[in-house]
Amino acid sequence: MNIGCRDLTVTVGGRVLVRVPELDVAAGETLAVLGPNGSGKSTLLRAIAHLGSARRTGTVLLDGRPAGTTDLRRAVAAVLQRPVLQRASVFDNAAAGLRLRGVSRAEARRRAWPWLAALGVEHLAGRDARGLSGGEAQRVAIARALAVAPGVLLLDEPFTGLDATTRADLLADLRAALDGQPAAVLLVTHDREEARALARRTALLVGGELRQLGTTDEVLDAPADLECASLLGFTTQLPPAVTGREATLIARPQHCRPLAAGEPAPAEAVVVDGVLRRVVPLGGAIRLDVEVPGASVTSVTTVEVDAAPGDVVRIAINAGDLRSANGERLR
Ligand SMILES: Nc1ncnc2c1ncn2[C@@H]1O[C@H](COP(=O)(O)OP(=O)(O)OP(=O)(O)O)[C@@H](O)[C@H]1O
Repeated sequence: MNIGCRDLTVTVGGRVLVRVPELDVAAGETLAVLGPNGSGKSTLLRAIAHLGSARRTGTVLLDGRPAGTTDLRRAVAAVLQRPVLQRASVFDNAAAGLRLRGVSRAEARRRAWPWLAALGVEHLAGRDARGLSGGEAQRVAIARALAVAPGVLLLDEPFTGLDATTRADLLADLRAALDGQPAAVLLVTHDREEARALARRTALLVGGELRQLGTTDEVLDAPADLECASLLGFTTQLPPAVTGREATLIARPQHCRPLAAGEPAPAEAVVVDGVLRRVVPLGGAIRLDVEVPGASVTSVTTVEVDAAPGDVVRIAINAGDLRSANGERLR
């Protein structure tokens, strides 16, 4: 099933929280809605599902036709940041979405079982769901959502609060579970790596507005303007006055490498001189904040740095790791 919206706005107390002229997710596609905290991601997701009490205008489309709340209840399954599970066994929780849709208990359990297995929690089937860890509970919530074979699956920051290993495992299992699914999937996340791992296309939401929409690689690697660039992790921004180039150049911190004393500038690299202001050990890497008048320069490096705050350092960025800004447009 395809889902989309046209001229969708959400307003609370006269303040527009989200304004999206057009957004479509095809059957079998995962679209990430990426944005910083408070950019309106959850509000957009809820508005698309007709959830919540905020004032909405505009149209939600299912398979190209305007959909009402009842159509959306039937078509949509959602997994929210903190899973809400019933006081019942894991098995019955996984079957709960099907039960709500009128499926008998035995049939609901039969259909839910493969999803408990796919999410790696079948061994917990007999347990009381309220005693589960956060990661286990999230797996059960995802199994519950997938068991109904939804036309549309909404995932709102499903990895929130999970430790790094649990998150990586769940990410891989979710990826496998979604492969070949006919559902249109909308994934809300503030994490670029989650978007890269799960979504072929990404929409960047800033201040309730869609600022970029394209393949995930395009959006993450070619920001539309300097504000998007900052939000997407291009923390080094070098205006023409600093480099002598025509456009502002941007780079990610891991591509900004401090040169050792006397080390020649690599061919085709842009090199800037600045005063080292701060050195922050990150455990395995070091972050360097470098003051270059009129520019911002941050380096995250694994090479040994023998400079101290106050020293002049030279930062090299390979040409292939730079993006350029023509006015506000980057390419
Ligand atoms: N019911 C509401 N009443 C008033 N303001 C609201 C309401 N719901 C959301 N907001 C505001 O709308 C903005 C967007 O909130 P939303 O939760 O959609 O952002 P988000 O991008 O999902 O953020 P996060 O990543 O922190 O979860 C925030 O400024 C929030 O305070």
